[in-house]
Amino acid sequence: MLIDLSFPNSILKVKYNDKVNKLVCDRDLIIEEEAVRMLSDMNTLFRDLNPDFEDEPLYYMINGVCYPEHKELFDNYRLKYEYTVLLPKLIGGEFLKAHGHIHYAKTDPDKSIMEFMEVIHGKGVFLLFLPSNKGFEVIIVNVKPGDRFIVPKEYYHLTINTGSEPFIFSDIISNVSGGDYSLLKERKGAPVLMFKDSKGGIRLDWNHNYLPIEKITICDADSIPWDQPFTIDGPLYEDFLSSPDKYRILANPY
Ligand SMILES: O=P(O)(O)OC[C@H]1O[C@H](O)[C@H](O)[C@@H](O)[C@@H]1O
Repeated sequence: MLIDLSFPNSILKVKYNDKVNKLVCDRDLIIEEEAVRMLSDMNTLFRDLNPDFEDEPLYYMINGVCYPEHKELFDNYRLKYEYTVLLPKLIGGEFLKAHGHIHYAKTDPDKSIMEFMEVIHGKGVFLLFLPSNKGFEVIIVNVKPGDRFIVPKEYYHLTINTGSEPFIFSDIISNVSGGDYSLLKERKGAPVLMFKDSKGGIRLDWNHNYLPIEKITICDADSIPWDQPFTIDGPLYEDFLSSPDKYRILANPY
């Protein structure tokens, strides 16, 4: 199937071929990095996975995407545009998810980075969490295509595909952003695990490696409970092209 990754007013016209898991574009397109996360990269994060599982791809990361004529602008702002494609699968009954991480700045590890997210296709959630004074606080954002928001530096974050099609999102992030995966590795995932229940719905299980979980908030992108340095209405790639200065805040570790 060819999935259109463009919005009606997009300049960037790109499709995703989910048979070969590759971007398709009818003109020259820069792609700086393509990576795939395999089940064997994160099998310990799926609680009920059969120990003698067969390895398989979980999601694809396509980073540094732009038309050649926009490369200089992205480089001048020290930013990059990326796609992430999570396949529609259950792993040990759990909805397929990204590993999850928290950012740090490679140029200044004591500081961190925010990331601008844009949901493009499919059904899924962003799961964010952070330590609180009595344990951990969890925020589950139910998202739909066209939702756009910033993930602040304080939050560990990951995405989960709860649908039957690839869950695809884009982001703009600093070129010097690094990901710290250690807490999720040590504690075998996020504080909340998301399973498909017997009626085809979603069941949330606590990850006992995090207890106590002080608070859990479930919301949609229009009611996220953290401050946004700025918001946008149109496609992310094009908004950056038309007003790049407001994106400086994403390039500067804070
Ligand atoms: O880095 P992971 O935890 O495996 O997550 C996979 C992807 O989702 C993150 O939120 C970022 O948007 C992507 O740059 C990243 O590659």
